[in-house]
Amino acid sequence: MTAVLSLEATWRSAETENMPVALQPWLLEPASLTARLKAHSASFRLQLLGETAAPLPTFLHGSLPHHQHCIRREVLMWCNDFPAVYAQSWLPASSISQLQQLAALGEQPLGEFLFQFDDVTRSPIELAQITVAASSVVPSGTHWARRSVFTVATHPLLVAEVFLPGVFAL
Ligand SMILES: C=C(O[C@@H]1C=C(C(=O)O)C=C[C@H]1O)C(=O)O
Repeated sequence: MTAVLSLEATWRSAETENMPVALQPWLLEPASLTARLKAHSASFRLQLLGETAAPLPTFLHGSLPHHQHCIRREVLMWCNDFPAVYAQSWLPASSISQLQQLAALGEQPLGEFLFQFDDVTRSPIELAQITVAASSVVPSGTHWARRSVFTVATHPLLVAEVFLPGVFAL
């Protein structure tokens, strides 16, 4: 099964990007994005699109070196019944074997799991623009996205998030 979206794009350090002002607090949020989305909406729903064993794509080898065997988790976060964020996470098999709850998140947000650890660290945020075709389950158009690698103790995982038009209404 292929991913709902390919996030192969030109990723750049967040400092050098000229992002839309309205999106800055979303793209640069250092704490839980799930918590921020919930705080800004009357209703929040996480839709699990898929959790599939998949080899790490070549363009991500630099972000998660030596972690080719992964689970790809894809979710759509709905705020006030509009899709606000699509997230695609790459969970290395070795991280799952150490953090077993990662394999059983289902519709529980990954952010709620990650931010409960005192020893979670995060790499600098990178940004890109992603074009989504009309046939996708995600609203079509060109959307801003961010990605970073979280590390819990010594176990890394990569989270990428695409900000959809619904986020501008929050
Ligand atoms: C990393 C976070 O987790 C969010 C929840 C996700 C999920 O459940 O798969 C994925 C990415 C994030 O948008 C966060 O809340 O900051």
